[in-house]
Amino acid sequence: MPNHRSGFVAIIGRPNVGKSTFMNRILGEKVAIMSPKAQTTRNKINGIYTTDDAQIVFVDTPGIHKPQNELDEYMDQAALSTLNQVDAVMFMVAADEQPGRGDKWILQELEKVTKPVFLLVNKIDLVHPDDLLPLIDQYSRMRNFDQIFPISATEGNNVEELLHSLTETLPEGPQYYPDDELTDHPEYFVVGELIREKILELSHDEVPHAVAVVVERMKDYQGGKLQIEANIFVERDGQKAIIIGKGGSMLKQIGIRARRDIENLLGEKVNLKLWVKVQKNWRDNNAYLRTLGYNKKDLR
Ligand SMILES: Nc1nc2c(ncn2[C@@H]2O[C@H](COP(=O)(O)OP(=O)(O)OP(=O)(O)O)[C@@H](O)[C@H]2O)c(=O)[nH]1
Repeated sequence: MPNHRSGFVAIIGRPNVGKSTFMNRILGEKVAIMSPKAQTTRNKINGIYTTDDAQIVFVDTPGIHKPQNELDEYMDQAALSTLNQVDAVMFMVAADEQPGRGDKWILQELEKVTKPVFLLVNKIDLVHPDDLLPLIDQYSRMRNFDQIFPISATEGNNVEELLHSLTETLPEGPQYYPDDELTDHPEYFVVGELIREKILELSHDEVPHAVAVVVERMKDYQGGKLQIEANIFVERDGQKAIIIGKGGSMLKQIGIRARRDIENLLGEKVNLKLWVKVQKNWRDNNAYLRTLGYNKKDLR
């Protein structure tokens, strides 16, 4: 069996090129629009595409627009740093439009990106093939794209092939989010963040910010309490020992504090179960997750 792959992918492009339509197509009924109330980072998860052997987490990159003022410029810095921390960038353009100033500006920003950048030429159903090649040619001269896919988000042309290639470019990694429950529970992400926050608070920086929390289950009730199960991923046995603490004391404290916040967030009683797992080198495999911790303050 091939190894499981996973990663974070940014979709960028001018307004109206079809980014939302594309997301809806690949997520099908599993549209997982994430709009957590207490979002702790500015990186929004747009949707999560999960198969048996891969998981692609699509993220929004805020501030990809021309800076109008100092604050915008700051946001653009943040967006740009996000672009370098995802595993791949999808730059979407529309087949029925010529490259404009907006595209050029985005491409200029993309020059600093070292991760694979795909060109997605969307809406090919609107143009004659004879017109498509010259357009692709124009874009290819503007950047050496890792891959180019002419697609139609509404008709579905070439979308499967794109997902296949995209999966192959992603690093090996675990499934970060549960298969299908995400749609009904946008809180998964926030709950994970709350747990992570308590770990960092209580471990006094003995555990790197790269600790990842994955909420596995959050739907069953026992004795009127919502049962939440989450995995805490660390890289080394030593970190695991710190988080668990003497006789489990640290993990217990993390659980108590996190539960309090989660109950406030969800407005109901919760039973929280936590496991600590060692996953060697996952940080190297996924720079984006790392920034959920590292750059949180910078991005706020
Ligand atoms: N013919 C055709 N129309 C498309 C295709 N993809 C998107 N559209 C249409 O293009 C318009 C814009 O699509 P959106 O998905 O809203 O574009 P967007 O990039 O998400 O736009 P913003 O949210 O403004 O950034 C809609 O009317 C879509 O129906 C396509 O492949 N073919």
